[in-house]
Amino acid sequence: MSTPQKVDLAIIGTGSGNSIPDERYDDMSIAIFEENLFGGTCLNVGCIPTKMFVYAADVAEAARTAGRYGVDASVNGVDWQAIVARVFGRIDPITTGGREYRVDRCPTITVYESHVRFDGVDDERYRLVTDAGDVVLASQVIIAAGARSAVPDVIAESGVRYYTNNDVMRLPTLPKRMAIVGSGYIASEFAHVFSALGVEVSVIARGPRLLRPMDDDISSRFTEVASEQWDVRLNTQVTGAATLEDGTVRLAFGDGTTLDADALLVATGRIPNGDLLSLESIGVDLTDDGRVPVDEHGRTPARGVWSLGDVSSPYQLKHVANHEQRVVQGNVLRGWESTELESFDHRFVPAAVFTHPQIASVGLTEAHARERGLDITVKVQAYGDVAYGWAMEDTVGFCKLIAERGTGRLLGAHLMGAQASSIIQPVIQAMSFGLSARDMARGQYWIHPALPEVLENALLGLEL
Ligand SMILES: Cc1cc2nc3c(=O)[nH]c(=O)nc-3n(C[C@H](O)[C@H](O)[C@H](O)COP(=O)(O)OP(=O)(O)OC[C@H]3O[C@@H](n4cnc5c(N)ncnc54)[C@H](O)[C@@H]3O)c2cc1C
Ligand SMILES: NC(=O)c1ccc[n+]([C@@H]2O[C@H](COP(=O)([O-])OP(=O)(O)OC[C@H]3O[C@@H](n4cnc5c(N)ncnc54)[C@H](O)[C@@H]3O)[C@@H](O)[C@H]2O)c1
Repeated sequence: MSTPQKVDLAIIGTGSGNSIPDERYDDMSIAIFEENLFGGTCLNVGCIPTKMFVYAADVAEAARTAGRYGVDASVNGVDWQAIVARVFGRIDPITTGGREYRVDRCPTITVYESHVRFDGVDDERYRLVTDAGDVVLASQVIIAAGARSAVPDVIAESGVRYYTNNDVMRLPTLPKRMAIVGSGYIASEFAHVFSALGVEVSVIARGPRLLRPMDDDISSRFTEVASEQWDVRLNTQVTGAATLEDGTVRLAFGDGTTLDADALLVATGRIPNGDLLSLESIGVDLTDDGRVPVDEHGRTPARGVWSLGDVSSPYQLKHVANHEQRVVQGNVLRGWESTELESFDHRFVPAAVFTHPQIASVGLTEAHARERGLDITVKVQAYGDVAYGWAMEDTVGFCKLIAERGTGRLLGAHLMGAQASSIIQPVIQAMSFGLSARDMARGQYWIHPALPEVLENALLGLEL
C-alpha cells in the first residue's frame, strides 16, 4: 500500500463524473478513479457510437426502400471495417484526449486508473483503496460509477463467446447470423443496426412483446413491425448455450427448439455498479433494485458522499445523468448542509429508442394514467394522415397523446416513426413549462407541410 493521498474530493467514474471539476473546483485537490475507458459508457460504448452505427443503418435502409419513391437504388455492399473506423476514428481520440487532459494538464487532479472501493472512514475522511494498492483519503466523494451489462447465468456459465455493447461494435467482421438475447433498448437498437447492414438477426424475448415498459400501443405495434423485419422469438426462455465445433453458437430454448448463430449479443439490462464499491464499509445499503440511495439533492446517507447517474438514478439515460451531474456539481459547492441545494427534476424524463422505426416517449403511458384514476382523453394520429407522411409513403408511424380532460394538461406522448426522437421535443417542452394541449395546438404556427403536423393534428384531435 502506498502513502495515502489526502484530497478534498474523490470522483468515482469518468462518464458524467468527469464533467464535475470545472474552474470553480480549481482550488480543490481532487482524485478521479477510472477502471476502464476514460469518458465512460455514453462516449465509448453507449449512446454516441451506437447512434453513429444507427445512422449508417438508416442510410442502408433508405436505399433498400427507395423503390417505393420510384428511385432505383440498392445496397451493393457494406464495408463494416470502414464503418467501425469512421465511428471509432472519431471517438477514440476524444477518449485519449480527455484522459491526457486530466492526467497531464490538471495540476490539482490525480487520476487513478484502477478499480476503487470504500474501506471505511479514517481520520474523518473516506478511505478509498484501489486494486492497484493506492489509498486516498477524501473529505467528500462523488459516486458516478455507472452500470454494467447483466448477463443471464445460463449464458455466462456456458462458456460460449458472447458479446455485449462493450465489444459488439468492434466485431472484426460482420457475422452472417446474430442472435440477440433481450428485448429492450439495446436489443432493439442493435437489431436494427445489424439487420440493416445485412446480418440475419434473431431477437429472443422472454416476454410476449418487445419494449414492454413502453405504452402498450407502441410496444405491440413495434413488436409487429419488428417481426416483419427480424426473426423475433417471443415468450422464449434461453435454457442452454453451447459452441459447436465450427464455432457456431447454439442456443436452446424452453420449448425444446434451438437457434444457431455466428455471433451472440446479450442485451438483458444493466446492473448499477454500487455493489462493487464496498459501500457497507461506510454504512450505506443499496436500494432494493440495487442503486446507491440518494435524496433529491444527490446526497447518500453517508455525510459528504454524493451520487449521480446510472449508479443511483431510477433512469439509466445520459440526459438524466448529465442533469444530475449539474445538480450535484452545484450542490457540492453550496455545501452539504446548505438550505439552497438544487433538486433533481425527474418530472418529465423523455427517452428515445433509435431502432427502426424510431420510438420516443415522455410522461405517463395510457395504462399508468388510467391506473392513477385520471380523467383522460387519448388521440392516436397516424403519420400517414399528414402531408409529409404521404410524401414518405408512411404506413407505420403514429403519435399518441394523452391529456387530462377539462384542464388540457398534457400527460404523455408516445411516438413511433421517422424522427420520433426530434418530433417529441415540443411536447417535452410543453409538459415541462405547463403549456396546455389547447395552447400548444393553437398558440403557435406549425410549419406546413412538415412532419410535426402529426403532433399538431394529434393535439387537435384530443377531446378536451
Ligand atoms: C449501448 C448503449 C446505448 C445507449 N444509448 C443511449 C442513448 O441513446 N441515450 C441515452 O440517453 N442513454 C443511452 N445509454 C445510457 C447511457 O449511456 C448512460 O445512462 C450513461 O452513460 C450513464 O452515465 P454515468 O456517468 O452514470 O455512468 P458511466 O458513463 O457508465 O460512467 C461510469 C464510469 O465509472 C467507472 N467505474 C465504475 N466503477 C468503478 C470503480 N469502482 N472504480 C473505478 N472506476 C469505476 C466505469 O468504468 C465507467 O467509466 C446507452 C447505454 C448503452 C449501454
Ligand atoms: N436510446 C437510449 O436511450 C438507450 C439505448 C440503449 C440503452 N439505454 C439504457 O440502457 C439501459 C439498458 O439497456 P438494455 O436494453 O440492456 O435494458 P432494458 O431494460 O431496456 O431491456 C432489458 C431486456 O432484457 C430482458 N431480460 C432481462 N433479464 C433477462 C434474462 N435473464 N433472460 C432474457 N431476457 C432478459 C428484459 O425482459 C428486457 O427486455 C436501458 O434501460 C436504457 O435506460 C438507453
